[in-house]
Amino acid sequence: NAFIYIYLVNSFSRLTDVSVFVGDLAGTLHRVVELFELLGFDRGQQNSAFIQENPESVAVTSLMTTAREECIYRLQGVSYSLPTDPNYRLIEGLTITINTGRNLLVTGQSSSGKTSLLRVLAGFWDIDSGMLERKLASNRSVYLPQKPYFPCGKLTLRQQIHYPRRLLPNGIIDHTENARIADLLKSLKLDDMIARCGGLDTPVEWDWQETLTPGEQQRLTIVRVLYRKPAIAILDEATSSVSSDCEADIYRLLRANGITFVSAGHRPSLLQFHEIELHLDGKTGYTIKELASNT
Ligand SMILES: Nc1ncnc2c1ncn2[C@@H]1O[C@H](COP(=O)(O)OP(=O)(O)OP(=O)(O)O)[C@@H](O)[C@H]1O
Repeated sequence: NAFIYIYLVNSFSRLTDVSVFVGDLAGTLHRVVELFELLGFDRGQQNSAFIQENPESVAVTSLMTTAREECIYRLQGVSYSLPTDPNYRLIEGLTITINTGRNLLVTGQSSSGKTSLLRVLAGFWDIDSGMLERKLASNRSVYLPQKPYFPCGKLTLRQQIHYPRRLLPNGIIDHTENARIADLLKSLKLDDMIARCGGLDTPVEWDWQETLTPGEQQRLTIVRVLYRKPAIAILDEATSSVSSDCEADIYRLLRANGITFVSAGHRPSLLQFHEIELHLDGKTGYTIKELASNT
């Protein structure tokens, strides 16, 4: 009997060890999937509709553009369908220009296609017809999905903030960034995170996704964006779980850091933080409205 118990204890220990490896593997797998999505997008460019990535070009012809604004996205007569069902048309003939500092809010009923549009802008989904021009390199945009993702596998707070960029466990750490990270966490009332995580560089034992509240997760993903400072942030209901005060802080910080944003959401309070509203009617149609932004 003693032998069986020892054998069982040994087997359970091995199972625990394996679970850590599986956690690591999940994080890596997620990155591989993102790579495939990107490659799939590049393949799609060669057929179907005309998608142009032109990071160098800053030529702007939109009437709404001022001297300081640069065009980030230009869509002309864009139509697209569900990737899984070409007969399920989501948008028909969408024409819109997104310039720096002219932040766009995508609204519409549930299932009207808000998330789908953000996926098209991010380059995850192809278009069927029309022209979609991206005038910035893909590494200058950040996409925050509806449900924040935190890779598991004993990662440190610094690694989570750097995600999806990879910081190797034994890689060189830039400690000159510590103060900046601490400031960003403080600006979103997450300063206690450093103590909770045992510092910026201590591998964390607990599961981020299960331990942090939805609001904490959303604020931490915004810290990622502010840390990375992309030209544009694509935010899919990225503030749905935070208070209205915190939501205002988030949009103020994005603006202060010169990050243009395209958001999708339901809350009427979002209108005040954006310059343009694109309303999807859920039947492939849309309306565009200039908003009186007071931020
Ligand atoms: N990956 C997918 N595969 C198949 N169908 C999808 C996929 N993603 C979205 N859809 C379908 O496309 C339609 C539009 O979905 P989408 O998520 O874009 O709407 P939404 O306006 O963002 O909705 P919500 O406000 O509820 O998040 C829905 O009918 C949805 O079921």
